[in-house]
Amino acid sequence: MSSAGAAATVEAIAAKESSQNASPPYQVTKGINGLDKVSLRGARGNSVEIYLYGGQVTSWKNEHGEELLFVSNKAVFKPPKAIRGGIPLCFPQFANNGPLEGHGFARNRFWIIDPSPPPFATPSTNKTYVDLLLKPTEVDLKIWPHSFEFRLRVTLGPSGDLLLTSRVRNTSADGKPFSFTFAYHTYFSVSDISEIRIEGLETLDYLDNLQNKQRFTEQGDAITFESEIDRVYLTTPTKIAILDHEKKRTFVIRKDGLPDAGKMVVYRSVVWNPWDKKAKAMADFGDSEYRHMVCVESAAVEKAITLKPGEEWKGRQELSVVPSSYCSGQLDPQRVLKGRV
Ligand SMILES: O=P(O)(O)OC[C@H]1O[C@H](O)[C@H](O)[C@@H](O)[C@@H]1O
Repeated sequence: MSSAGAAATVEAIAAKESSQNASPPYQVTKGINGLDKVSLRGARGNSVEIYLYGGQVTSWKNEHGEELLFVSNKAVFKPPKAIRGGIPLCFPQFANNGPLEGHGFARNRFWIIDPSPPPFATPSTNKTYVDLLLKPTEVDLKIWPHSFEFRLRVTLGPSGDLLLTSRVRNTSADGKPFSFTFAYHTYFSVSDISEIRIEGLETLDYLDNLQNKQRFTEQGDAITFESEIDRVYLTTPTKIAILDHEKKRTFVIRKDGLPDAGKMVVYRSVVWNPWDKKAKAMADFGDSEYRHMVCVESAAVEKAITLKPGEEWKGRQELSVVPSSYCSGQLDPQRVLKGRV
């Protein structure tokens, strides 16, 4: 081997070692009730917190330290209760559409950090992420008899975007496929529910959970809120915007089954606000907190995803915030929906 070749090899080994020894881009500390919490911090001061309990994002802050997600002041950070707020993961069942507990069990199981997950087909240059893993326990296999690996990568983008990528694999040795439904049950923090509007779902058909899942077509040019809402919008666009003109802020939600997934899934959007009566009926939710939240959930529901042994499904949700001046009439929502502003 030439000396130039030897030097290159040593450099490659050193680079590999240094990358292995480099401290991870996240910190693990104790959160509420001593539960393990992972923190990601961006160069501009943006941050994300994830509880290993539920694999649940519970905080996403912008560079000014403002919280962008809603977590109830009455949230119970104690198993087996799921944490009320942030981004619960509904898996392997959404809502009560099946034999399992509401929204499945992933949101009240302990996930682990996966230091060496299988690589992504398209590696990302962004290194501010953490990989979590959920595998079923013996108890889980009794209530849902399917071996799986659920990998969640939480990434904080350079401009503060929050990207969640899920990879669900059927690891069964029994040769049997399984089917599941899924949602990123995202709770957004808003100034006042009566002041916001959602763009991107107009003219679409939805199933109304408050009216026995009857199918309706959305009228009007945006969704506004003046009472309880619990709807599953069908065949929704990949981008949706929540305009909060009080806060002069627009959330942009992008969602898709990754193109290399081999399994494209039509994502639905679930829109939920419990309003006053249901809020009062929930022990882990303040009576008037419904005014300051809205759930817009990227969901694979109504049509389950089926995986044969060895198959994997990927799906992601990307959240970003753009400043808006909707109240002064300057924001063109179509601009938000068509591209980055
Ligand atoms: O109270 P949870 O089990 O967390 O569910 C909260 C809500 O989740 C979804 O948005 C469903 O569409 C609602 O029907 C449900 O009330």
